[in-house]
Amino acid sequence: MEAGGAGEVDHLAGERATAQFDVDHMKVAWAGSRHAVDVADRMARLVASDPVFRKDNRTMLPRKELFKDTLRKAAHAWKRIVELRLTEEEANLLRLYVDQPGYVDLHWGMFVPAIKGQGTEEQQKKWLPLAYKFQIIGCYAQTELGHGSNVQGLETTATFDPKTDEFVMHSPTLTSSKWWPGGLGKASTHAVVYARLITEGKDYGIHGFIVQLRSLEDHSPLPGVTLGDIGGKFGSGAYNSMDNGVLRFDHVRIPRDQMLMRLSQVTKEGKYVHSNVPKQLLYGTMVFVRQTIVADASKALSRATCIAVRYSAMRKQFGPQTGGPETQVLNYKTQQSRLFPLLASAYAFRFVGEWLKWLYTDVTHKLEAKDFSTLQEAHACTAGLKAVTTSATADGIEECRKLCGGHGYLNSSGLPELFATYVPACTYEGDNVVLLLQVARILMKTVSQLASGKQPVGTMAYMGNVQYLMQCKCGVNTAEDWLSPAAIREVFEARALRMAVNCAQNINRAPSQEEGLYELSPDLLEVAVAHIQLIIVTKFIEKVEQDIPGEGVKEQLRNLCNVYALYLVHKHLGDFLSTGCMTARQGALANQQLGKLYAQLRPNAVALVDAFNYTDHYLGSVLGRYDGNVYPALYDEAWKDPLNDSPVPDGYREHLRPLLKQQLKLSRL
Ligand SMILES: CC(C)(COP(=O)(O)OP(=O)(O)OC[C@H]1O[C@@H](n2cnc3c(N)ncnc32)[C@H](O)[C@@H]1OP(=O)(O)O)[C@@H](O)C(=O)NCCC(=O)NCCSC(=O)CCCCCCCCCCCCCCC(=O)O
Ligand SMILES: Cc1cc2nc3c(=O)[nH]c(=O)nc-3n(C[C@H](O)[C@H](O)[C@H](O)COP(=O)(O)OP(=O)(O)OC[C@H]3O[C@@H](n4cnc5c(N)ncnc54)[C@H](O)[C@@H]3O)c2cc1C
Repeated sequence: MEAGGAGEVDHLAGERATAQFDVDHMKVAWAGSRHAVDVADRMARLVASDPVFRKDNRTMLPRKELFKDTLRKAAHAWKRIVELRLTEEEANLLRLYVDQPGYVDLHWGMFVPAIKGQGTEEQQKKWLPLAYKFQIIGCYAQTELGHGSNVQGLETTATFDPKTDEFVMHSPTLTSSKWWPGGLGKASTHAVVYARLITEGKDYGIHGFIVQLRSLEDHSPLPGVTLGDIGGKFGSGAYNSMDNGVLRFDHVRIPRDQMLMRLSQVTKEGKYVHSNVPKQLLYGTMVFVRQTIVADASKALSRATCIAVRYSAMRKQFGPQTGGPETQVLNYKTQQSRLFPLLASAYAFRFVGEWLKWLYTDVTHKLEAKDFSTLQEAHACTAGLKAVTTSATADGIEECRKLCGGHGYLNSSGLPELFATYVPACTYEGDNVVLLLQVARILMKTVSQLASGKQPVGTMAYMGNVQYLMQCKCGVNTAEDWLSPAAIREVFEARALRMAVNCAQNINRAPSQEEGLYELSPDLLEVAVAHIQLIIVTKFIEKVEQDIPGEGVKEQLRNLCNVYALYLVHKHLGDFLSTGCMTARQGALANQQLGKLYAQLRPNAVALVDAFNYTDHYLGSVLGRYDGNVYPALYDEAWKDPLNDSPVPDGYREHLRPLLKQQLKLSRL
């Protein structure tokens, strides 16, 4: 836990003393409210103090033991949730701090939302209470061996049989085997299965069905159902706690009322009826989950930066030529220029995640009132932000590992496992490239409609300012001018719009729209990234413009916001220059200002990661310890490795001894 207990020494106390802001209030700004800080704190401590939730040995467990440990933790967490009568908010946080991927993530994260979003009221009344009490365990079975990104290409069939009023679920080919769903392999009793609906001889495309997979008596697969785990995954510990699974159906029958019928129905006679709603609502669960993944990006990146900042503050290498104490590696400008943009990104993703949650809630209310006008905006924002934040977070965690030097490569640093667990977020819930291409297509459509005078709305409203943004010139003359939110916003808007318009013009020159989209897809990706970065920067600026209590808190957030924006200017300078949004000199001034901002951030760095309020248990890193007492912890940790159980290793007699004896004989010749 945190420092301050009897006998504990805070090795980072000096760092904490230089903070120029009220850390307690920053915790509130980060968490969203005082209430959110208090609940999170209580749940984190509850988990950290419970021996069942220990995870320091996780990377050393063989897969079967790791999976059993996951089952044990999930069951224990549920027991605590029931015993303590935790609220939904508390229960979610408790699960977060248990920090071990498992079937419960998919049960609560996808199975329940799929039924809520696509089930009729009657279906919700039947299935949700069972799911809420864990009388059934569910997963989300969409992806197949042959198709994941292309949802319309799925092959599993659900053929309606009016004679028995049932659907027949079938996997006609090997490639139609469901492949990847988390929780499917060993834990789930039920799944929401996506399959092609066939009735009256006609294929109506992909629909969702609730299917029981395992017996509720003895957990064995039901007749006609083949089930298993798909095998070990990247990294030790990490994602191997999850039973990602394979599923095949051999003509398995389910009652008609297990088709999720909110959006479309099949009557007893086999007639297909589609409600008067956009068919994309079928993708609603994915939109919901993408939104939660953006919020999770800030959690993962803040963990990694917390570890790297604290360790960099205690780690010393080299010293001044004149002698004297060695330098904290955090004082090296190179360390700051690699680490501080990641710290700023963690805050940026936190606030854009908060905004995205608001947008999702707003869109949901509109959909309930049969207003579908914001569906495209919700799709573009969730898909694009999911792609940009997860890619940056995965890269950022790996950078933090390198920032911790050799010790970052040890499992006990927590960073290898964090990376291995996090990196599939770039793939699941939509491959990031596929999602960015979705955003780019919407941007191209918006550009093509500008000529007709159609005003873009929401996050694309800036595109309506086309006359100005296509020719404006950045007014920055000094490094300080880059501190103006208006100047930053304008160059990001101009860059995004000009890239989109250039790309649209190039597509129009192609023999066909389809060919143009295909040939220019690498450029389209960059167009989408520029647009999404604009959203993140804008939402950060808007956050800083709000009333934020606490001494110095607003100033620090403004600093972080400027770091995030100017770092992007520096990183993507090619875009800004080639679109003529700014000059090379202005680019150099941005970089100069960035250096100054890093210097201002330096004395606050440790306090800024303290504001995440993570326990040592949740961080799971000897390098990121709150007290900074890293070396004894690293030393102790090494001795816990099973390889150190005996001074002479297993295998010595068979493989080392004969070798050494042979060398001895040879040397005596
Ligand atoms: C969008 C697609 C790529 C393509 O869709 P289509 O084939 O329909 O074609 P179009 O591109 O032409 O689109 C038509 C039309 O629809 C619009 N559209 C598309 N999508 C949406 C949408 N979502 N909402 C609204 N509108 C949409 C599009 O703009 C077009 O409009 P116009 O006609 O006007 O132009 C689609 O195929 C697709 O989405 N593919 C991606 C597939 C995917 O995402 N699969 C996810 C599978 S589930 C999964 O991966 C689970 C991951 C688990 C995440 C859990 C997180 C919580 C817990 C975290 C920790 C534990 C993690 C555990 C994970 C585990 O192990 O499982
Ligand atoms: C850890 C993990 C957990 C998962 N959990 C679940 C789950 O619970 N339920 C579930 O249903 N699924 C799950 N999945 C599956 C996941 O949703 C898919 O893997 C994901 O949607 C990507 O699809 P794919 O594997 O078919 O990749 P592919 O589409 O085969 O991607 C391969 C490559 O092709 C590229 N590519 C594909 N299409 C295009 C295109 N149109 N244009 C340009 N490039 C393209 C991609 O960018 C990528 O580089 C999980 C996956 C993982 C890794």
